[in-house]
Formats: sequence, structure tokens, C-alpha cells
Amino acid sequence: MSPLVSDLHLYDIANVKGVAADISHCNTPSQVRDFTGAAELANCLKGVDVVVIPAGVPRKPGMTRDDLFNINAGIVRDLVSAVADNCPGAFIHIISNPVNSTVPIAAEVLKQKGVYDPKKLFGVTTLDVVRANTFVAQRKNLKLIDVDVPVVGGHAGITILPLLSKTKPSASFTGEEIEELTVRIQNAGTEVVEAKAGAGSATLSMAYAAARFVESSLRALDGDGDVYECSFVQSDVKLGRKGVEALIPSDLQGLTEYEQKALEALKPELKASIEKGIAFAQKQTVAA
Ligand SMILES: NC(=O)C1=CN([C@@H]2O[C@H](COP(=O)(O)OP(=O)(O)OC[C@H]3O[C@@H](n4cnc5c(N)ncnc54)[C@H](O)[C@@H]3O)[C@@H](O)[C@H]2O)C=CC1
Ligand SMILES: O=C([O-])CC(=O)C(=O)O
Repeated sequence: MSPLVSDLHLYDIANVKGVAADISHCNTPSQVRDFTGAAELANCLKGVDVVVIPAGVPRKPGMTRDDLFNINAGIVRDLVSAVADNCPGAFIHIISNPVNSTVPIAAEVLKQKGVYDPKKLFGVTTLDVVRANTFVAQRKNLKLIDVDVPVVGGHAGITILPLLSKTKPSASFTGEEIEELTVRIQNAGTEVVEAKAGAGSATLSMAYAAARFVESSLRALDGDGDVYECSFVQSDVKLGRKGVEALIPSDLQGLTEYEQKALEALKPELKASIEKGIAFAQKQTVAA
């Protein structure tokens, strides 16, 4: 482990046990803490490089992610406000739903505090990639470790857009397979919520996905120049020491007709969720 990584401090600012457990597998000297008050939170955030925010309520059957907005919006606003005050240069990973709105809320809070760096704010959509890779590997009988399916857009329903045509290793799909896989990936979170029947949403798979995204961030901060992850930023991102170093526009070029149509269809919903988050943050006074 390089000296830079061993100097990093990482805090998970909610006591989500699954995330805590998996982060400890990253072989980084991370510290996962529960916080009892604002002063302790502020103290612990000082000098932190990566902040993961999974705080908030999960869905129950019949709910959309947007139904969580009323509770989770304020939680994310206040936590990001503390991050802005105490470690304004940190990478911020937002897991709390609805990600399509909580990320814009975080951006507004950071802007209000004068510390917004869009290169360092990430909506964690890694679980969509994990699911896409898993379902494609199963369907095509590939080794999961070899499969990479980029997923763009946001993190709810049709705003989740797997680009199956860009699957690596290259794989061919029938029209029926594309439709079936796309819908399965888009609804996988809801599938878990229904299976858990009131006991919450995905936890262990989310812990795995969060650990993967944190690991990628730490590698980028450590100077690895070849780190790629999908995230709710604008498109695929290449991560570097300063955060997002490059968007990969080629991934939104050469889409199939199906993908292009789906991309156009998701934009109004994503835009509305972004605007909802911005409106919320702008009408609130950011907690001191
Ligand atoms: N982005 C993604 O792919 C995924 C997002 N999620 C979202 O993650 C969030 C958490 O889900 P779970 O961990 O399953 O819920 P959970 O109920 O198991 O844990 C939520 C945690 O948030 C903490 N918390 C609540 N209010 C807080 C506050 N004001 N400050 C600090 N911590 C607070 C609670 O103490 C609890 O430990 C939900 O919004 C869920 O929808 C879940 C899975 C995947
Ligand atoms: O579906 C949910 O409510 C939790 C989530 O975001 C996911 O599992 O993708």
C-alpha cells in the first residue's frame, strides 16, 4: 500500500453496517464511525478525503425512490453542509435515495457554501453496473469478472440505461434479450424491495458496490491514471487525484437505435428530478 493511501481517512457518516463491513475489506486504513452529534461529526470530518453518504430511509414495497425525497432530502442537505464546512475538498459519494435528486441537493448546498467542485461529487450508481454485469454474465454464460456493461443516466427506473451494445467482452443480443435485460436491470432495486417485503432494500449488494466505488476513488487519489467508473455525474468518468478527470463522450456515441430512444426518453424524468432537488435546496436555509 502506498504512503498516500495509508494516509487517507475515510468515514462513512451513517452507521450502515453493510457498508462498514465491506469497506473494511478494501485493505485501506478506513475508519467507520457512528456519530452522536454535530460537534463529533465536524471533528471527525476534518482532513477526510472521501465521504460516503448512505444515510436515510429505504423503500418499502409499493414506494418509488422519489417517495423517499421528503425525509432523505433534508438528511443529505445537512450532512453535505457539514462536509462543506469541515472537509470541502473531499470526494463525496451519495448513496441516499432518490439519488437523482439528492446529488443535485448536495451540489446546491456546496454552491451555497462556495465550495462546489463538480469533479468531486458522485451519485453512486455502481450497483446498476454490478447488476448489469451479473445478469449479462448469467445470460451469456460469461465469467462475471470479465464482464463490463456501462450504465448511464441516473438511478431510478427508466433513467437507468445499460448500454448493452458496449458490453465487454463484445456480446450479441437479440432484440428480446435487450428488452428483457434492460427492464430487469432497471427494476432490480424494486425486485429486491418486493422480495424483502418491508424489511428494506438492497444492503449487501449495495455494500459491495459502495466498496468498489470507494476503492476506485482511493486508487484515483493514489495517482492511478487508469480508473474508470460509471457514476451520476454526466456520463462515464475517468477518475484522477482531482476527481473526475475526463468524461468519456465516446460512450454516448454510436448508440443503437434502442439505446438512443431510451436516452431521449429518460431525459425529461431525470431533468425533473434534478430540478426538484435544486428547488428544495434553494428554498431552504443551509444548516450552519
Ligand atoms: N444508490 C444505491 O444504489 C442505493 C441506495 N440505497 C439507499 O441508501 C439509503 C440507506 O438504505 P439502508 O442502508 O438500507 O437503510 P437503513 O435503514 O438500513 O440504514 C439507514 C441508516 O441511516 C442512518 N440515518 C438516518 N438518519 C440519519 C441522519 N440524519 N444522519 C445520519 N445518519 C442517519 C440510520 O441511523 C441508519 O443507520 C436509502 O435511502 C436507500 O434507498 C440503498 C441501496 C442502493
Ligand atoms: O431500490 C432501492 O430502493 C434501493 C436502490 O436504489 C437499489 O437497490 O438500487
